[in-house]
Amino acid sequence: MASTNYHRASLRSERQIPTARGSVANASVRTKPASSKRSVAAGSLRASIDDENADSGRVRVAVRLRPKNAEDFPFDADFTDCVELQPELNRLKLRKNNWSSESYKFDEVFTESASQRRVYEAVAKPVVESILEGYNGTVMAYGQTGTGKTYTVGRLGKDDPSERGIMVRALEDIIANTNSNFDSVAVSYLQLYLESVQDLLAPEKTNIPIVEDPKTGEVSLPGASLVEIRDLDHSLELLQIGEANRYAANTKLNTESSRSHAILVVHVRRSLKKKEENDASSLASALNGDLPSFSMPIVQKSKLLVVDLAGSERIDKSGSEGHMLEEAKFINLSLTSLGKCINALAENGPHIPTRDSKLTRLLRDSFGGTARTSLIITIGPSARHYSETASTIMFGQRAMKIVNTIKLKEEVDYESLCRRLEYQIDYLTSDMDRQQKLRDTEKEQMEKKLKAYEVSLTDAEKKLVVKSEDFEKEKIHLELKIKSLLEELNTQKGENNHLFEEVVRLETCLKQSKQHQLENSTYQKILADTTQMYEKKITELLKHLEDKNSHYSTLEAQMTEMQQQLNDNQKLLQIKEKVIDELQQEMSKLNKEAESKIQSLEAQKNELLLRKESLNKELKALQEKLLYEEMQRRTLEDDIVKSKNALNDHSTELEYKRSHQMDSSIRSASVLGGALNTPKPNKSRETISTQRDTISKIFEEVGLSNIVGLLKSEDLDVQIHAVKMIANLAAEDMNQEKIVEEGGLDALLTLLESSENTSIHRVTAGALANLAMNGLNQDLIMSKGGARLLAHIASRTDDPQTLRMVAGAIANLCGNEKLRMMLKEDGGIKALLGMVRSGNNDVIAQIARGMANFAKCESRGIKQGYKRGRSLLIEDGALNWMISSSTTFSAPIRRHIELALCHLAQNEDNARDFVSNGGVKELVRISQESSREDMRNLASKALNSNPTFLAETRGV
Ligand SMILES: Nc1ncnc2c1ncn2[C@@H]1O[C@H](COP(=O)(O)OP(=O)(O)OP(=O)(O)O)[C@@H](O)[C@H]1O
Repeated sequence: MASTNYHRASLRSERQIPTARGSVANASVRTKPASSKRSVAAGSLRASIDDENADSGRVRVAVRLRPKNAEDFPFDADFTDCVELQPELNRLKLRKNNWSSESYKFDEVFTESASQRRVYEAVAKPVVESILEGYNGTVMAYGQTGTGKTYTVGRLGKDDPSERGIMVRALEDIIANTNSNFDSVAVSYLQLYLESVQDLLAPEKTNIPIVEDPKTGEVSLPGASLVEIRDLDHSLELLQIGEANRYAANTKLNTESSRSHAILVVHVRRSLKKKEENDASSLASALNGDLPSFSMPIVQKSKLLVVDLAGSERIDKSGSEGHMLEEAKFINLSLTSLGKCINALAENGPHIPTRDSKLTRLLRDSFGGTARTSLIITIGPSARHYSETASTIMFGQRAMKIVNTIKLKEEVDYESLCRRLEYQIDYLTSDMDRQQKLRDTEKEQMEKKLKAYEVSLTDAEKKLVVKSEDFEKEKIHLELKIKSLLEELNTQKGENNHLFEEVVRLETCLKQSKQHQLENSTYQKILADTTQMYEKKITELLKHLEDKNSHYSTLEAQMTEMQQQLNDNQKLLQIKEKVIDELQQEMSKLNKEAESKIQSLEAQKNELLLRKESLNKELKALQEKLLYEEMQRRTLEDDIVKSKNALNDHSTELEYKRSHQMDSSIRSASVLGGALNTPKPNKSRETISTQRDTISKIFEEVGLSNIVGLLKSEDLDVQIHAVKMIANLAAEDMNQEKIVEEGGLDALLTLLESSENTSIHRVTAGALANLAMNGLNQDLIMSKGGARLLAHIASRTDDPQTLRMVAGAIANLCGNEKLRMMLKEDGGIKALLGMVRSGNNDVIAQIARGMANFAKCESRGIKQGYKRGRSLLIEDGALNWMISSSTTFSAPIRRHIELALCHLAQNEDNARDFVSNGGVKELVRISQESSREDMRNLASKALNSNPTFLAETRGV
């Protein structure tokens, strides 16, 4: 019922939002859906027929007229044909008699001479194009026996390829337009006869169950063989095997092919790369230019159904109107209910009975669903079959009114995404290492260069010092030389002055001599000689003076030259100092550059580390998601197995009933065979063992530590699912120790303490309740503060499911004698009593169970002599509630309360409380009215042995 409602809901929304895609049978694929930017690969298929309708999701219907055959001629000689085709108008005239006819319009009308190729291209090719673009599609042939359905759909054309029917041509197109490196094409080939699905590729498989995904409504046949196709020859081979098996099976069942439906299912899976837009955009932007650009691995899964229906005359025209319904159902329930569904859909009826037959369940996506559907109806020309032909035409007319909502089926390929992220991380890590190496080499080179600069600077400085010292020495030397030259010059000058003075003195003497000459002739000769002598001496002196002067000029020239040299040296020194300055400046610049480069490299390194960290986080989240999906898949598989069992039960039951109803002729033709004697399976036992198998399989394959790890996931759905898994596992004794060892108990308690989510509280309390069934775990739960946490949750929520789990967990802890005091101190008893406020019977049943457990432990303690004093339950105020409620609730709750009261009554120290709360009357009632003998005995024992009670009863 639920899935039918789901179907209805989708039907409504489909009608409100018809798609904008190109039409099916009668249109090219010029119009693409707004969401899909892809087109079919090069050499893609193109239908050549005009696009006259915009209602692209409508079921397209074509009609094909079979040529007259030998059978028709002898009978029809005196009659005109009952149909007249007007292909140019896409119309068909149905002639009832010579004076009355009706005209009907179809999406395509094929005359007797229409070729198989043209029929394929107009009817099936647009559907095949859609399949290649990721949409589901159906091509179906409907018509009276012998009108050419199998000829149109299933003909293999082994000897003449032009004779090939839709199945072969569709496979041919799909294979030619997919790439075997990325895509896969697989087929199942089935036959449906009397509500039994048989595998035509493995005929021993019969009664194959049809499974519907409760979430997506997707229909599948997990029991059928699914064979991956390698090439066209392989697909022809498979179709041939299917055809042979169909023939053999029908012969064995003593039936005709026209009474069974043949269904070819082609599954196409295409891998696409889609640029990331939302979630992964951060990742894409995080990758630097060196990385290949990031794209999302997407898989498109589509499914083509090619259906060769049974002969339609079997359902009679009444199939859709209700006459002779029982008979029609009996012969072929499937066609009857297909007719009803088509009617309801065409008339926008309030209920679409898709669940009435296996055929309609298989085709639920094809009519009123999300698939692109093309129907070809086949008719014969003979007037003898007027009523069958009219019925077929009306079927086609009604189907034309159905509008589907075509939907693209894409999903993210998480496994390959994960692989790619791991690759990205490897790439980034190696890139980081490479950059680090590059940085190290650069740094090394810089340091070497710096060292070389320092060495050359030190050399230059040393050389400068040596040069400066040489220069200083030379300077001192030159200065000394100049000084000595100056001194020599001065001496020379003094000498020259002295010679001058001598010359002047001699000239004076000469003048005096000349005067004396005049006075004294004697002295004339001497004078002449003396004069000569003096003249000679003077000449010599003058010459000497000249020599001295020239030496002096030489010295001066030498001095000028040395001065010049000194100036040159000073200039050289200045140039060298400038060079040293420049070198020092360059060196500090290089130092700065090296520092900034090292800083930027450090920043890059940090950035890369951050990126790696964020990628690792994302990878972890994805791995968690993968794990979560794996677990969901397993749960789904479990659901499928359960559904299968339920279906098997159901079909066995049905077959059983049917076998008793069938008359003898039908019984002989029945396909049920041995199933008639099949005993009813024990459903609950099988289901439980399957469930256990599934859980232990998940346990082994996923690993407990991984499941425990998921309790810390940031994704709430994952957390809830993980807690549920652990709760399921904890229900098995053998798993409990492992769960505690892997830290499951600690993680559950932490989750209960930290989470604010009600669902988490509920499922975690459930898991703890399961763990608390074991004595060792009870100690651990108490010592880790579990009772306090459970009491806290009990005080915060009014959700009956959560309270039931919490009460159940505490009730289990109540059964441990050693923990009674601790349980009271941690508020466990008060929490139990507090939950009474919920008024929910399930919660109260757990509370009563807990109190009975507690009271039983106390009474055992008294019997063994280590317990004294008033009951802790009574101290916390439970007695009053028990006495006032013992007759209020249903029998199981009452029994727990009565048990608790009987055990409390065994303790003398509780007697006063019983008396003051009116409990003695209640004990008397239990001793007389309780349904259980042990309880009656316990109550009587307390009443007869306790003096306080004896006194009270005497008073009563
Ligand atoms: N368009 C056609 N051209 C030539 N021959 C045809 C055509 N359609 C059908 N036939 C012939 O008519 C006969 C009956 O056709 P076919 O078996 O395909 O009918 P059917 O509707 O599938 O019958 P059934 O419901 O019994 O399976 C076959 O011999 C087939 O070759």
